[in-house]
Amino acid sequence: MKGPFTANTPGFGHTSKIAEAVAEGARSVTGTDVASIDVEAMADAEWELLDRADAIIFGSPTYMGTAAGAFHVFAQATSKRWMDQAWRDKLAAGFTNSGSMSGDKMHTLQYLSLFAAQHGMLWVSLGLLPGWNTTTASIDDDNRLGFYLGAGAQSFNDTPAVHDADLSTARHLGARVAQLTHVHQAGRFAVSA
Ligand SMILES: Cc1cc2nc3c(=O)[nH]c(=O)nc-3n(C[C@H](O)[C@H](O)[C@H](O)COP(=O)(O)O)c2cc1C
Repeated sequence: MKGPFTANTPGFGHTSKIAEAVAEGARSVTGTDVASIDVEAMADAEWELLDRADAIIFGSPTYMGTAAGAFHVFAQATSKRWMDQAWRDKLAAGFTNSGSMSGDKMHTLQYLSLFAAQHGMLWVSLGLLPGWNTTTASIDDDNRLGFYLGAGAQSFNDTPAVHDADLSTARHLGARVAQLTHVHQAGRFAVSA
C-alpha cells in the first residue's frame, strides 16, 4: 500500500517496495497467482480479488505507532465481510516498515494479526530466527530486527532506499505464505474429497 501523505508528511514509498518484495517471494512458489492491492484504491474488482484469495498478506507503514490511517479506513470498510465471516479460514500474514529500529512497529504487526483474527483468518508467523543478535552476526542478516509475528522493516526517514535484508525478509514471508497456502488448500481438498 501507499501511505496517505500530505505535503507536510512526504513518504518515500518504502512500504510499497517491501510489498513488491513480498509479492516477488509469493510468485516464486510455483502455481501461485499474486495480486498487489492498494487499500487507497479499492473498487469492486479489488474487493472481489480479496474475496477470492486463498491468502491475504496485509502491510502498512507504521504511523504514530499503528497502521496508517488509510489501512484503518480499509479495515473498517471490511465490517460487512467480518459480520459474514467471509474471509474465515483464509491464511493471513503481515509486514510493516518504520523510520526507527523499533518505532513501536510491533504494535502495527499486533494490530494486523488482530484484524486477521477478527476475520477468522489463520495467521502465518514470519518463521525466521532473529538475525543480528550476536557479536558475530550482521546487520545484513534476514530478520535483522528480530520479529516473529511478521516482517518488520526499518527505512531511514531521509532516503528512498530500503535495506536489502528487509527486502530479503519480505521475500521470505511471501514465499512462506504461498507454500503454506498450497499445503492448506491441499488439506482442505483431501478432507472434502
Ligand atoms: C505521520 C507519520 C507518523 C510516523 N510514525 C512513526 C512511528 O510511530 N514510528 C516510526 O518509527 N516511524 C514513524 N514514521 C516514519 C515512517 O514510518 C517512515 O518514514 C516509513 O519509512 C514510511 O514508509 P513509507 O515510505 O512507505 O510511507 C512516521 C511518519 C509519518 C509521516
